[in-house]
Amino acid sequence: MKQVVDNTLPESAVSTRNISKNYGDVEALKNLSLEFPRGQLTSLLGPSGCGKTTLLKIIAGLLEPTSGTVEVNGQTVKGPGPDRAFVFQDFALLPWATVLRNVAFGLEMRGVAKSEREAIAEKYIKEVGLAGFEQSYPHELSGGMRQRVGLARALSVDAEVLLMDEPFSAVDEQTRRKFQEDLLSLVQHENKTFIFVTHSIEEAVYVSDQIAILLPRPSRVHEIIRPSNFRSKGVDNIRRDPEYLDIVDEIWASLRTYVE
Ligand SMILES: Nc1ncnc2c1ncn2[C@@H]1O[C@H](COP(=O)(O)OP(=O)(O)OP(=O)(O)O)[C@@H](O)[C@H]1O
Repeated sequence: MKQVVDNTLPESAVSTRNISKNYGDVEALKNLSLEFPRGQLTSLLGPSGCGKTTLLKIIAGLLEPTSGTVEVNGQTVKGPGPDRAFVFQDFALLPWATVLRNVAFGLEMRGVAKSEREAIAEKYIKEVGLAGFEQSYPHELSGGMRQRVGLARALSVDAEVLLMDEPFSAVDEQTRRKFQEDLLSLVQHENKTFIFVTHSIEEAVYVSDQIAILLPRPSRVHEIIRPSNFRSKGVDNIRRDPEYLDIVDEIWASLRTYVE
């Protein structure tokens, strides 16, 4: 495994230590150790079936590892907790509830008073670009807008760690690009730790401070890449930056043999 040691890295918000996960005879993850720097976005990238979703669910506390531990701020994870919010692939929105109620739902579950939770929800509805749709219902929104409702819900509960499982996979290319830009700005302004699963090499390189390349059967960390130069050059310049293009090529070279 190639790993660049960087002494300027922030401390880890999340650490996975020697995580293994078996489903019966299937060894989905084997001795997987990773550090997720605080306030940064780490992507988990790898071929289908390499255990990305499994790892995310273990970090969320929704799934128990067969062995190994997850620590969030030095505390061992024993189940789901308020420090982590999961943004699901298909957002579980309440079809009978307005955008406002949907976004406030996580806070409602935590017993936060109505006026307080609605004020918080309104702030994040604006932040994800849905101002004006507070009283709309999910069926009145496009797929992309529904994704934003799910994101606003996750942001509202103010979890320190946001876990995102292919959040942009179901939207069209233009919407996806807009989301990616918005995500970069969220990472910059929210000071949260994002753990992001994607199939897309370009997407991972575009949005990530750190990319963990996983290889399958059983899944292990092949390489950790930390793009350094193009992040500060502005969203419009990233895709033509030589470092961006080199990293995309390098990752494809690692993954191409695993694509059936
Ligand atoms: N509940 C389960 N029971 C049995 N096997 C499972 C279960 N969930 C996942 N697996 C297997 O574990 C491996 C890892 O699955 P996982 O969904 O974590 O991979 P992934 O990288 O997220 O895949 P994809 O990119 O296709 O979403 C796969 O071989 C999968 O078939």
